Amino acid sequence: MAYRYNENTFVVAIDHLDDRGAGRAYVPRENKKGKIKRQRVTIPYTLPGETVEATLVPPYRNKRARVDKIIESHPERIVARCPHFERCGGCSWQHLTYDAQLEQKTNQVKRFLDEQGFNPSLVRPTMRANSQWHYRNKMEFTFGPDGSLGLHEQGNFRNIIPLETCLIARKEMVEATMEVADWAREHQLPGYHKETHEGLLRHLMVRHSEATGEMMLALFATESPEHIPASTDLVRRIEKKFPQVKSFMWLENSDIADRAQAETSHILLGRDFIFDELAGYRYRLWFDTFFQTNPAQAEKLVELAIEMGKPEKSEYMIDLFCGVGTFSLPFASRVRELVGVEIVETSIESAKRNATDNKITNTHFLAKDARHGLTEVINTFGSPDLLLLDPPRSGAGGKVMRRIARSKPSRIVYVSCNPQTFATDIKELIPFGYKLEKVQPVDLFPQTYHVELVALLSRVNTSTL
Ligand SMILES: C[S@@+](CC[C@H](N)C(=O)[O-])C[C@H]1O[C@@H](n2cnc3c(N)ncnc32)[C@H](O)[C@@H]1O
Repeated sequence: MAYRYNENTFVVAIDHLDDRGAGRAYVPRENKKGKIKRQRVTIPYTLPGETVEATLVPPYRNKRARVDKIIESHPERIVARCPHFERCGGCSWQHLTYDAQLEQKTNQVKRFLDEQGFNPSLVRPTMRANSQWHYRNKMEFTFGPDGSLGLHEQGNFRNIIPLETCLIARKEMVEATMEVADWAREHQLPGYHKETHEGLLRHLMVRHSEATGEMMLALFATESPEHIPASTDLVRRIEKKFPQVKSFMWLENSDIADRAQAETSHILLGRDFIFDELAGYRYRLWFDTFFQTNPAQAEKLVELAIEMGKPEKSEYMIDLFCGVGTFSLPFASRVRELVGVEIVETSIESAKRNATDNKITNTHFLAKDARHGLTEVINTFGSPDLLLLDPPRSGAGGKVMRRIARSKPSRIVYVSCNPQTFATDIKELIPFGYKLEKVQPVDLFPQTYHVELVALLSRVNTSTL
């Protein structure tokens, strides 16, 4: 039963979770003509079936509310572990048991497929992660104008919450971050101010390899370390306390855009990359290289993709959106020839080097956007027997999907980190005679609403187009 105390405060039952894992409710509201309408309101950190008292927060046009009181709670609600919960916004499902998180993720994938006319019963239960905490191998933290180092505040992005802990990052990454934070505080170094564009320290990226134990630190600052005498103390501290740091970079960035990018790079310690391994293959990772952030679960993704795609030694395949070759290398060992396409040139350089390092000689890599790259590859190498794609969250888009379909691979393996764009993308394949065979969600991001999946589509109607 939903009712309003006044214009902004109401009691309401949560209907479902929205695309970002927040509670959605419908609150009655009288319009100017005196008619009662249902107003859709987002109430973060609530769960379906709960009854809550909530108050709308400004700006009111966003129709977002905060919970004042939980009147009836979800049976799977638990107390969140992290002191930053609700402020940092990173792990917005910590208040839900792990089993219930998995169930919600499976339902999310089913819902998006159902909306596009696919049979939701094709979706298998989400594969659980053995490590539900401290699984992330890469984190990026930001300096506030006062020099404190931490996380952006949810809903107030300019505010930085000084880091006390992070329960999804590897512990040694948090310890190294705290060391950098202590150094900045002790030397009273100013953080970058986004409005005045003054200050020195901007971001800290920390990366860790579970397989090799190597760590990378990348500090983004507006000036060269040569102008900052305190930088020698930082190097000394990191060298002494974190011998596993095999790459410590100081990256100059004076651009007003708030991105972790570099104009000039300086190696403070070691080399400019670290080694990592996944599914038995070795990779070099630079500070800007995309690499799977949950290595244990990413191995499952690779295994699943191979199991579904069933690559054969006689076949030629395309890996679209190939990155540094996470799927390319294991697949290349199982096919005659593989071509990878990826828009970021440094990732393609890295993919080539990774293939060489792993003694793989049947790959070609092309630095091009997926649409044009695919045409070029098909013109050069012909139509593939098998195609794998792993696009960013925005999906591949209709043009790329239709181009894939016209190249007529007998199987398409789609790896997705966004079930919504996945469902709209694969719909494009249906008129070309493809059938959705299997969908396996995998939990790469425990404590968050994000879900990854691997799916198989087969060309069953060869008479079409
Ligand atoms: C989800 S990542 C997957 C990378 C790789 N498969 C892996 O697992 O490491 C998506 C990749 O698509 C690339 N990308 C983004 N937009 C692209 C485009 N329009 N054309 C080609 N590649 C693109 C990104 O640089 C990124 O490497």
